[in-house]
Amino acid sequence: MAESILSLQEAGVYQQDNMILKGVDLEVKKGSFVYLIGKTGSGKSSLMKTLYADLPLKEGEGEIVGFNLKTLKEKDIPYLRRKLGIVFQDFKLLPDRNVNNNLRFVLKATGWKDEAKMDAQIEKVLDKVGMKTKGFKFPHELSGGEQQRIAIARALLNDPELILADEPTGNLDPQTSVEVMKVLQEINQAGRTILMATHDYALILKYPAKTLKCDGAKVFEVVQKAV
Ligand SMILES: Nc1ncnc2c1ncn2[C@@H]1O[C@H](COP(=O)(O)OP(=O)(O)OP(=O)(O)O)[C@@H](O)[C@H]1O
Repeated sequence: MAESILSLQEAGVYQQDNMILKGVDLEVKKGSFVYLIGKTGSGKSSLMKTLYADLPLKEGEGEIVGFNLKTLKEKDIPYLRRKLGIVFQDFKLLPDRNVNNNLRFVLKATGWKDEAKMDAQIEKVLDKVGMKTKGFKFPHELSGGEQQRIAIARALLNDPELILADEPTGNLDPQTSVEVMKVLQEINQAGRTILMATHDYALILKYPAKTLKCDGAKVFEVVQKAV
């Protein structure tokens, strides 16, 4: 049986003192692709934030890529984040520098020093998302789908074991969403684990996978109906 890469037991998710989700039990196995669905405001982003330690785990137990979320210290957060690839709905590329320098900025911030190794890694991740020729473009010169591919490339820079994608297709049209989804599927098939929050039921039907739902302050697995 595959090893677990993420597990929560009886976890509480809080925004300040407000309880958003309670009694969360979930497990994500290494190499799997898992969706997180739920209405606006149901707590998907808050759960994701708890997983990358933007919100503290105040209640219950949690382990992610070998880190204990309950006992995690502030100083350990950068090390946890290096083992995660995080992708957001709004890309979050730095507008004042080109793609190569967006990626170089992250490498430097995470301790890379050798210029040749950085160049090679940048080329490798851009190639993975089909954007090898776009390194000299500035974010505003790229379409939304292209910007999201770059954001995915950025998430791959430190060879993360687990990718947390929070509505990565939320700002994209249906066709571009499918293209970005294909990139995520390829990354998953190459062995990385992906947890993706989404509103996009068309994508779930097209690419079925284990699906967790946030509803009524709880998280539970839903069984997809065959169509
Ligand atoms: N920074 C914050 N401070 C206080 N409350 C917050 C904060 N961010 C979100 N919330 C509250 O937490 C609840 C869950 O929000 P969250 O963003 O996790 O939902 P979501 O399922 O990701 O929604 P969406 O699909 O719209 O992104 C909402 O009631 C929201 O008002």
